[in-house]
Amino acid sequence: MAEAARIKAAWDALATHRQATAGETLKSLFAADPARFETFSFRLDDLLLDLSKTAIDARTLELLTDLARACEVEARRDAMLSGETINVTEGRAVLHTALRNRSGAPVLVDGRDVMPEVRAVLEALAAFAGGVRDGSIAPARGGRFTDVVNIGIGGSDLGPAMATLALAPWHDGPRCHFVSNVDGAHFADTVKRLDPATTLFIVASKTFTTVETMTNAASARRWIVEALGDGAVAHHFAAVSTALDKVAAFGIPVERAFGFWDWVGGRYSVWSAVGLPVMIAIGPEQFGRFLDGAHAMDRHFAETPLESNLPVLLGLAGVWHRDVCGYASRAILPYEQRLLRFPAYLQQLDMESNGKSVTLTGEPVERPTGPIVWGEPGTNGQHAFYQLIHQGTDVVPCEFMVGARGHESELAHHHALLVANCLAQSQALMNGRSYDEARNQLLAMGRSEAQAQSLAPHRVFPGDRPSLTILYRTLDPFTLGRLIALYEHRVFVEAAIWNINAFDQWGVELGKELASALLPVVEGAAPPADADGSTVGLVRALRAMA
Ligand SMILES: O=P(O)(O)OC[C@H]1O[C@](O)(CO)[C@@H](O)[C@@H]1O
Repeated sequence: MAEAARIKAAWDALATHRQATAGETLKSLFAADPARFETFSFRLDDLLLDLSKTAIDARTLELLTDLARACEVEARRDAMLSGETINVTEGRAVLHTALRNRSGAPVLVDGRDVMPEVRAVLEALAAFAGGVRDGSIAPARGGRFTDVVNIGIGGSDLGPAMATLALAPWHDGPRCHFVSNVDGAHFADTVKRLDPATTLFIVASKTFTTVETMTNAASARRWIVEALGDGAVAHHFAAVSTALDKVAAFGIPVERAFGFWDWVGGRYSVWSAVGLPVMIAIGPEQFGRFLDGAHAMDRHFAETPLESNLPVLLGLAGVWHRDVCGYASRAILPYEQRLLRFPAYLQQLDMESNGKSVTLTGEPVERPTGPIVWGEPGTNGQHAFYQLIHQGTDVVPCEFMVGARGHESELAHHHALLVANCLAQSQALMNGRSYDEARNQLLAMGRSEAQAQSLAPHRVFPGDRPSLTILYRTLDPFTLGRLIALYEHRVFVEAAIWNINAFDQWGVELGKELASALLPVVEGAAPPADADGSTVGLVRALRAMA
């Protein structure tokens, strides 16, 4: 069968199967197969992905893997891992996996092994991070750095900010802070608690042109110069970028500038020099464990058959929910307070990668692509937006994650409550509560029949709402590495099935261009003659209020 016809046949078969199984519910699937958990939960060592509370059955999985094969997911994966130019709109290879390649094997880009450079940067980072941590790299006026402020945005912020928080129990280096927003409040509120004499800034920007980062970096330089004089800049700044010439022009010495490469996408860059704040926080050795975890997931992704390949299965569940069931969003719900920024991190990873409307060859896509990704840690989310998840009119597939062990052994009861809440939520989503159950409960509470009948509809939970659960032993650097890589490859699998480029981000450009055109207008210049009435009206109103 020709490729397009085979892909269409795979989609059609999925749609037909969905229709044929419309009468089934999660409860009926479990009733028919009490061993469903064993069949539909998949493991990589102590990492477990449970798909049993989705409507996916054995036939669905067969059809989804047929679709993946028709879309050549394996060949596309191999092309990425072997350094082919798969980011076609930017003419680049995609090799974040090389940054955590711990195998010693070469990785070729245009016939050249990139691993020696990767290792050299990693060593330079370790020497610098080690020096900041042990005080041998010192502030201009002596002493030790007590605080590190990372200035970056998007991929140059979210990865290290998320990971530093996630790995708080391993944090034994200087305090780390993150300034991303161009809103001066972010910079001002951060530095007002800091002493310039003991503060190190890391300016992280792949391009070293991003206006937010350059504006914050200029303010940071002023803050240092005003307190410590011009000569302090060389001591109080480091940089991470692919544009080392621009770093030098900013005044940061070459030995404090850490490079990476155009084959590392911003949102895939936490493994590169962009991870420097994480390394300063937890030390080079633990950072190595973080890379080890991601490498373990890379190997699993590269070597495991589709049927038991965790990122593939997570991707297929995503495609099932998005395209076959028609659900427009997915909620990321870590029952792990230290994964507070994980949903935000995944928003960029997923939505900047797969929020696309044209295929790799520029034709309009035929079916929905990346869903809206959102979330918050449990249990906080339960007291905020879970109402809609349980009783709203939209179905939101939920992705729960929780560790078997908390770090605070003296607070074991808290952890037990956390786990119980996580499990209760997916159970409630699946089982729901019928009208009769609600009514009987009200009667048992002593309400009259009339009251029970009028209140029961408000207490009905439709149930049969899908969720998946990811379990791990404990959130350590190795597991965080595995978790992030799991989601990176999931995004890749979905993009391969949708035949879109997950590695460009043209959708962020137009707003940037218009903002630079509007800056002079905001600052007092006349609006251009062709400016729209709303924007002109808003500028006028802002000026009147200022
Ligand atoms: O690291 P840079 O070049 O400053 O870019 C920051 C971010 O801006 C974007 O290009 C667009 O928002 C992201 O992809 C990127 O992570």
